[in-house]
Amino acid sequence: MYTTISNKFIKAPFSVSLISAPFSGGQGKLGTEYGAEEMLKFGLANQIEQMGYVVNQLSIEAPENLKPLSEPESGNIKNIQWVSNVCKELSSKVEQECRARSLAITLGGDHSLGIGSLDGSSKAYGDDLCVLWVDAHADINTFDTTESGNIHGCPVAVAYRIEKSPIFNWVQNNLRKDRLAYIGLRDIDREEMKILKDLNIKVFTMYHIDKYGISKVFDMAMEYMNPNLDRPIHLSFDIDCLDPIYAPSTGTPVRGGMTSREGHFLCEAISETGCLVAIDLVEVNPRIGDTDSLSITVEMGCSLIRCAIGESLL
Ligand SMILES: NC(=[NH2+])NCCC[C@H](N)C(=O)O
Ligand SMILES: [Mn+2]
Ligand SMILES: [Mn+2]
Repeated sequence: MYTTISNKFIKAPFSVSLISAPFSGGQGKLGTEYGAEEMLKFGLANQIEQMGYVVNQLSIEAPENLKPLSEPESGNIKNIQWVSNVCKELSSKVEQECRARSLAITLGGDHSLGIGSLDGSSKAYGDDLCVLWVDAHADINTFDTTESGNIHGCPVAVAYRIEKSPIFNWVQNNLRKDRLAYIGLRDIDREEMKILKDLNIKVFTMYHIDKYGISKVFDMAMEYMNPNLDRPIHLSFDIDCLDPIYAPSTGTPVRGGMTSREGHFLCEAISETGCLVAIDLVEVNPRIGDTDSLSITVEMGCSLIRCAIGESLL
């Protein structure tokens, strides 16, 4: 049992809300919908309780029940109405937990869920909210620029209203692009590159991690968006930010990623700020790879979450 976990925004008794979001409609591979279930089966809730937190376990309404009878015409964009419905549902759950000043952890599911979780946390915390998007990918395609048509490649554009599709009109928040930073990028589409540059968004790629080290990169990100460490932070963690050696069971792996220690360090450093209010742990796909790959990836996800809420800090 850990004594006090200090956090500027979460009120004692320190509570964590584990929100299962078993959804894979934001991309084409089945299996991501089992990510949350596998992390829970591995004992995540109990592990967090052992750390001294009060754990609330909840789930979004089953995505199957949120599936529209038919999808509107939307070019190559897949499941646009379904993704919208599921994200709207997630947004309200995350907002509710954040308003109760519990730390909201979304267990995905694919990264399209980021539309809902960011909308929810930002509705609760307002424009102070800072977002760290830790990923191999920028996920900032608009519905015009996406080549795959998978919305898990578009959540940042939708959440920040760069993509203004009327289907997502319920996304009304005060997210600020100058309080967003990426860490770990190494697979950016050409059109995404243009968006990142045009909007002057803060990006730390693998190059920066190699050049400065992860510790300095984290400090630079904080200096940029949260210099006095007095603003709430939402960590959106795509497991594919790690090198596939450390997280093989994921749908869009990219070689040359962060090491296990770099990922853990990042989570520890965030925990140390005392500002973390929400986490997304997404893109774990238990159906990819053999049972070894599965357990490596699931254990990794759980371990990162525990570190982000203070496991390895004294
Ligand atoms: N959340 C993810 N794993 N996203 C991968 C996105 C890949 C590619 N950029 C796309 O738009 O389709
Ligand atoms: Mn990714
Ligand atoms: Mn992603």
